[in-house]
Amino acid sequence: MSGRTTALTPPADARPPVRHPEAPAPGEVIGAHYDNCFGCGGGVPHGLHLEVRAGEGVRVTAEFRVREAHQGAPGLAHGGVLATALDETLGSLNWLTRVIAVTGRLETDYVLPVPVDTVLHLDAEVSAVHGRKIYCTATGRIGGPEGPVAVRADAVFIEVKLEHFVNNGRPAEIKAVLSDPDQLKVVRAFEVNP
Ligand SMILES: CCCCCCCCCCCC(=O)SCCNC(=O)CCNC(=O)[C@H](O)C(C)(C)COP(=O)(O)OP(=O)(O)OC[C@H]1O[C@@H](n2cnc3c(N)ncnc32)[C@H](O)[C@@H]1OP(=O)(O)O
Repeated sequence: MSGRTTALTPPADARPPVRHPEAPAPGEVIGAHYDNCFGCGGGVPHGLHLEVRAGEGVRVTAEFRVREAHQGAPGLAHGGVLATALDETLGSLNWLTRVIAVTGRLETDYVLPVPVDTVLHLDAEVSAVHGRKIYCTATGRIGGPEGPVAVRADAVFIEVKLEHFVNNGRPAEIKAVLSDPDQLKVVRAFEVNP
């Protein structure tokens, strides 16, 4: 038995992911999608401040330095924070497909404890797409991109329209985003490249 649930296994007729022709070039830093995002935003003092780079194909890499604010056990990263790092890295794959998708299911394996000050080297890729479902995986390694795996995740993201955020987000933040030219650039990247 593989240990993976059916919901995380692409069906037989799933197709390979397609990299959008205007995806950021391999090596290019993918900026924060929202300044107040706990995963990538620069405006959240105790956030993860994840820096994500586009990779080849439909793949991204990211680095996350575990800080004191991220502890669970003394001197060790909180498991929920590590899941957030995996989730955010997986969410950044949106920028390579130019499809907006949100986490539907995220299954995380914790393999090694991760001490404060560790730089976690994350790597995520889309494995398959079936309708609105995007199947993807991520790993976080300690010490370097080839270091030992500390955490890994399998996930299904579900494609949504921009209305998902407009209709469900708190009105004050939605209004602020829609009146911010930098944020609108992010939104338009998806609107003009459906
Ligand atoms: C401007 C840029 C900003 C871009 C901003 C990007 C931010 C990224 C941030 C990091 C990522 C996050 O944390 S995102 C935040 C955390 N996630 C969320 O808040 C999502 C909350 N959940 C929802 O809103 C909803 O449940 C959805 C949208 C996921 C699905 O609802 P729906 O749209 O009604 O879809 P539904 O018809 O039920 O299902 C469609 C298909 O998906 C499958 N499906 C649905 N849910 C699941 C699931 N949990 N696990 C597996 N599969 C699922 C169904 O079986 C179906 O397959 P079939 O029958 O077609 O085969």
